[in-house]
Amino acid sequence: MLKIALPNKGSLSEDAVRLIREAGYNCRRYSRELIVFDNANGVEFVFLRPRDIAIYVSNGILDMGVTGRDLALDSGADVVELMSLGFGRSDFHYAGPEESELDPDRFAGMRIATSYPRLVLEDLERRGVDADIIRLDGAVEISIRLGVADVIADVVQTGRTLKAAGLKVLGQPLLHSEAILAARTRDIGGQKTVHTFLDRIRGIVVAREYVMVEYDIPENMLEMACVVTPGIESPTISPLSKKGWMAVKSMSKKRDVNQIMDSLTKIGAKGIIITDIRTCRI
Ligand SMILES: Nc1ncnc2c1ncn2[C@@H]1O[C@H](COP(=O)(O)OP(=O)(O)OP(=O)(O)O)[C@@H](O)[C@H]1O
Ligand SMILES: O=P(O)(O)OC[C@H]1O[C@H](OP(=O)(O)OP(=O)(O)O)[C@H](O)[C@@H]1O
Ligand SMILES: [Mg+2]
Repeated sequence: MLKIALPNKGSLSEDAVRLIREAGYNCRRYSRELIVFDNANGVEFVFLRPRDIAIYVSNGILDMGVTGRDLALDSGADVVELMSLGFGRSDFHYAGPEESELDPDRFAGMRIATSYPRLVLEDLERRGVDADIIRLDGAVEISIRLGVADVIADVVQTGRTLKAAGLKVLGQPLLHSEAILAARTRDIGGQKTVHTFLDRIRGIVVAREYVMVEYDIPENMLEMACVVTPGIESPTISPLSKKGWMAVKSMSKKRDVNQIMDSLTKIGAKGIIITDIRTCRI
């Protein structure tokens, strides 16, 4: 059986379970079960602390796991990123009091509180800065006000927690993080269940980035329309019963969809319809 680790709690947990379910696997947990078997698909899901997942995967105890890029790097475990999963996006930043003019290159001798000591140590080594790292489990933002640290290094998403604590980011992000699918090596074997799992997950992750764009266009504008919506391979084109008009169907990046609609409208497209894609194989 394929053994897959999923976060048992925290920011990544709900989205990870949603992804796996959308991919057609049964990982429903009743109460606080740590292991859930999906016998029909030959997969065993093991629910672990997200911070520990890369360690189990690197030891070969589990085949793959969903964790955060930041957590995997901080664990020091030897794993590779098979896929980024598009949720749990955050930046890892140094931060200090709003009024401070501190620069990470001049942190020497300071106390830096963080839940990610290895990430910070590696960054300080790169900068050639010798500082004290204070390892805390969470609520790191409060540590400066409580007098435990001079600066912090923590996950920043909206920046609301920093602002509420009267802090601001210092310097550039150390890391852009998101949820990833981690494995011991890129070549994780020829088992059919592995390939099916990867294809299904990729199908959902890619589908979430795209929309289906459909519209009608005068025949003489078709060439221009195909430049606006080139699709993945090429757009599907079919004639309308109304003479001189064509229908076009094409996958497009979700983030571009409003610009695409503006451009299509400008060249005379009618009946533009955008729909979500649930899953795909491309
Ligand atoms: N507010 C956030 N937005 C997006 N991702 C986040 C956020 N906070 C943490 N993460 C990401 O979640 C992962 C950390 O998960 P973990 O469960 O250890 O901590 P947590 O989400 O802070 O949960 P808890 O604090 O309840 O233990 C990391 O990959 C981190 O980048
Ligand atoms: O930029 P924001 O949108 O405010 O999000 C970032 C905050 O979210 C996480 O904290 P969490 O709520 O998990 O608490 P914790 O510090 O105890 O881990 C993270 O550790 C930051 O503190
Ligand atoms: Mg947290």
